[in-house]
Amino acid sequence: MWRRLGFLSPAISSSKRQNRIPESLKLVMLFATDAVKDDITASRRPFITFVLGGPGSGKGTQCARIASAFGFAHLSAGDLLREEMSCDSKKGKLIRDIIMEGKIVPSEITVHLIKEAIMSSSADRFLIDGFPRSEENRIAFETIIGVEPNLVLFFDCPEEEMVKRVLGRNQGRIDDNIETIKKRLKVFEMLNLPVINYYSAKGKLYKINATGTVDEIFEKVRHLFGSLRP
Ligand SMILES: Nc1ncnc2c1ncn2[C@@H]1O[C@H](COP(=O)(O)OP(=O)(O)OP(=O)(O)O)[C@@H](O)[C@H]1O
Ligand SMILES: O=c1ccn([C@@H]2O[C@H](COP(=O)(O)O)[C@@H](O)[C@H]2O)c(=O)[nH]1
Ligand SMILES: [Mg+2]
Repeated sequence: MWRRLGFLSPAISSSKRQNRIPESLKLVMLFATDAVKDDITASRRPFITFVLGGPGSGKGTQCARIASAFGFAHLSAGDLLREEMSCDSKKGKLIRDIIMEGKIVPSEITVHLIKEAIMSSSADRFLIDGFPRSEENRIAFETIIGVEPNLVLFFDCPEEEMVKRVLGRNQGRIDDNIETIKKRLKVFEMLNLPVINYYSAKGKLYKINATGTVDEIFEKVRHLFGSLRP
């Protein structure tokens, strides 16, 4: 029924390089003391699902369905960054430039936004859509927030289909153009597949074939969430 993902084809041989933590992030992690982690975990231990997949694989579409059917709060890392990007600030401009290039925003920025969103919500279960994008993101989340995901979903979709979907999305996103899509696909393979492999090895990954209609895919997702304990 649910195929646990075996090791994916050797993602990228240089993935080890991506584990290097920048000095600025090391400092943030150093100060991620238990007191800070307790912000989130002292009074509750939310159920966290990371939702991964390439650009246009249908993460956002399926998250909206899961959220309404199973009472999850849906936090899209991309949406949080786009909201921050719209601020006329140095940080906003930095995020805009990175998104335009299809690259990954520094972990401390994204983890901070996710942390704020979790803390300001009263939900006890979260879908974190489109994060972590890299091993560095993953390590930063686990260190700063102090929890690991309970479950990781991976929407597996052929590149050709993803490109078709993104180009047809028509939501005015600055990165929905063929040049940026090509870069996002490369970044997905280079940096995101190692994260997927990591959670697969930990037995937390559920791979879903993301071809077919939205309803067909949601049937598979519904089956998984329906089998989880509340
Ligand atoms: N199963 C599907 N079949 C056809 N179109 C789909 C399907 N699922 C989603 N779409 C459409 O494809 C586009 C991309 O979907 P969505 O925004 O959910 O992807 P995403 O994984 O969140 O992408 P991104 O990483 O770029 O945010 C949207 O226009 C959506 O309506
Ligand atoms: O954790 C994240 C999530 C997103 N980004 C940047 O945003 C764009 C768009 O993200 P979507 O999930 O497709 O909405 C992505 O290409 C990255 O540039 C990020 O840096 N970190
Ligand atoms: Mg999305």
